[in-house]
Amino acid sequence: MNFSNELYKLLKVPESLGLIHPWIFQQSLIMRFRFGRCKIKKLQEIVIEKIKPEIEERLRQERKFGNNWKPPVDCIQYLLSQPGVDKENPDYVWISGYLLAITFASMSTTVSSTTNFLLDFASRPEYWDDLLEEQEKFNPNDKLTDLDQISKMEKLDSFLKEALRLTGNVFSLIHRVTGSELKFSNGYQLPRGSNVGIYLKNVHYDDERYGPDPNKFDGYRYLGKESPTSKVSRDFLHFGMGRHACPGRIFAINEIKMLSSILIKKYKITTKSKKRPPNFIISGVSFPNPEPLIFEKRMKA
Ligand code: HEM
Repeated sequence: MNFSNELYKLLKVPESLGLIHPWIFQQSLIMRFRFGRCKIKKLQEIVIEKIKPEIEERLRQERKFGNNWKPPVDCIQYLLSQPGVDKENPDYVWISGYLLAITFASMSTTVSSTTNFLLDFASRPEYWDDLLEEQEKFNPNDKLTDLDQISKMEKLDSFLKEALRLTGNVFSLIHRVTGSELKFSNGYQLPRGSNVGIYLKNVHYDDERYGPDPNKFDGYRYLGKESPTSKVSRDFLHFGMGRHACPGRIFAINEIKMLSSILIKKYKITTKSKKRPPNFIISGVSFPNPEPLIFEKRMKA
């Protein structure tokens, strides 16, 4: 999380600079990374210090046992098996950078999605009894080892998807998509090599898709519609779409549902203000409001 926090600090460059020229915005970000007071390099050094002995040991084992060595199945091993990796002299900066990027992609997203879910749940008492009843049915002893049980929590899933729809990023999914110059029917042009992002609000708050009142929170919007949170579609881009859609989403959703189910059963959860505090938007990225959540232990009946 320290890494994610540091990365988000870098984003605090005024977007208006991009209106003067995208290059100025890009350079301001790079300058902060290179010369600003940012701890990312320090964190990367810590990661290298931790992984170096582990990698050295693995390479030693590989040299000693050859094909008889059974390597662990994990991200470090995946990176070591990439073509071009120099096993005599591994590039620790590259490996640690990759691991940090995966950590960033998987942890900060899951934490903020869970917080958004909890803030929505805590401020909407009209759903409490019904969702608690569902958790008691499918999670009777808090031992959620069966993924089938989790997939049966359809109300929880629908509520989670609605929370993510209304609190996700405003602008995201930036890809360099234009292999050649692109001309739209309305005359707009994109030069070759442009970075293109999607204004997600146009999708997630679209009244043709979510009308007549797309801003309204409807926790059971997706119930019975065969539209689970894990399903990527043109209507729901929280996990992206297409070739680069998030490969970790099913894991993340199960994780969020597991945790939420246990918390809903154990605690009465409220926000301090009893309202849904709004998220903060910085450079198009949505951050949950830091207002405290209050957990009161439920008395056993
Ligand atoms: C609620 C949690 C998560 C959210 C909201 C989320 C969201 C996203 C989004 C929006 C993308 C970009 C898709 C695109 O560029 O079109 C993405 C990509 C990715 N995510 Fe996640 N993610 C989550 C959890 C995870 C987890 C737990 C992992 C790994 C265990 C993970 C691994 C990745 C990877 C490796 C990519 C890059 C895929 C590619 O470029 O082909 N994510 N994620």
